[in-house]
Amino acid sequence: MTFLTIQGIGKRYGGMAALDGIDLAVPAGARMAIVGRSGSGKTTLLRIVAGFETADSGRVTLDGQVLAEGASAVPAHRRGIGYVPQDGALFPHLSVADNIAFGLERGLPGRDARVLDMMDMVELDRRMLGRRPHELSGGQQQRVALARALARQPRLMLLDEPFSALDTGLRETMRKAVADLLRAAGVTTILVTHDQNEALSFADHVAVLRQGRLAQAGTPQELYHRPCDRDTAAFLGDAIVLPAELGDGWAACGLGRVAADTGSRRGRAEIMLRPEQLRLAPASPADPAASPEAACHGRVTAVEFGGAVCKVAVSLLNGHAQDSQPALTVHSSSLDLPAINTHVRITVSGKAHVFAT
Ligand SMILES: Nc1ncnc2c1ncn2[C@@H]1O[C@H](COP(=O)(O)OP(=O)(O)OP(=O)(O)O)[C@@H](O)[C@H]1O
Repeated sequence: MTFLTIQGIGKRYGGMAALDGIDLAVPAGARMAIVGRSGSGKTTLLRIVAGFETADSGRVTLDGQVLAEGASAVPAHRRGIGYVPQDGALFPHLSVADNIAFGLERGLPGRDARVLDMMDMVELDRRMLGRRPHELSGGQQQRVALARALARQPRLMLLDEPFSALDTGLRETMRKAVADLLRAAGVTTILVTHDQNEALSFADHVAVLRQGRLAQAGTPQELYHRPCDRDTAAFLGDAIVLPAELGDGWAACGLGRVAADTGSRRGRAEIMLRPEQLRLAPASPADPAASPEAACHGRVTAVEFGGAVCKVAVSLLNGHAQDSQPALTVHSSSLDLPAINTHVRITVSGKAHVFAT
């Protein structure tokens, strides 16, 4: 069931369209990530839903209640929406405890206990209760802001890059803790991020904004494996995009003939593979040419050590290579990284995705 509906939202600043005809449906209990490059309109959309910004056109409906349409709008504080902005926006003159309790009625039974629960949830040391925001690190301030929004038990939670000031380990722990907590509480959530890994791991729905327009929306799997175009593919991770000639269930490309989701399309098209679909094995230049079925030979031109996942650039050697084809990037474990100039055989697993246009 759709909980939040965004219909035809448009917003201009001067002559520039920050948002242009955005339609989005967020199911009840979903965790949606809105991703896009800097300036694509993510924060503006979140602020319109929260009620801090007025759209020029369109409608926002939450749980059947129209929150904004034309000039009429439910004020932000009456929307039952939690909002954690990029900078946390804590009240500087209030202690951590008072920041978290802000918005909870004075005299509410269990108010102090709720503050402590929230501190534990965001893994803040209870000894920080009396501190002011300027006595906290950026990451600690963000956690207080998160605790403050959660304490009010919102029906919709809007998170604008809430994990950006945290270091990698804490970021993952917090992301998982917040996702678990929101799931358990059944709170529908929208997370704005420009970190594709965060979007793909946190969310069950992802929407990609580009220059104020919705480029694509779907599950993380759909967007990662079946992006609508090259830009979306590249935004959600490394992508190998090759020109190809399509047949029935296959594509002839620089890597030979690979299985592909061709549907009824035939002829020339662009296909995409994710680097983890390619495998490298040592080979000798004297080996017979690879079969045209998804295998070919190449030479390693660069190796980038990256810890768990390393990147290996390979230039194709067999007759399939296109002149304009840059080196392919393949993911490899750090345990069997090939050396530069090594001759390798490349095999493809899974199907290539065919771009619609
Ligand atoms: N109050 C404002 N006045 C004028 N222009 C604005 C205002 N707020 C946002 N914009 C412009 O609208 C566009 C979208 O901004 P927005 O902050 O929504 O992008 P974003 O995707 O959240 O970017 P980032 O990832 O950098 O935070 C940008 O070009 C921005 O400069």
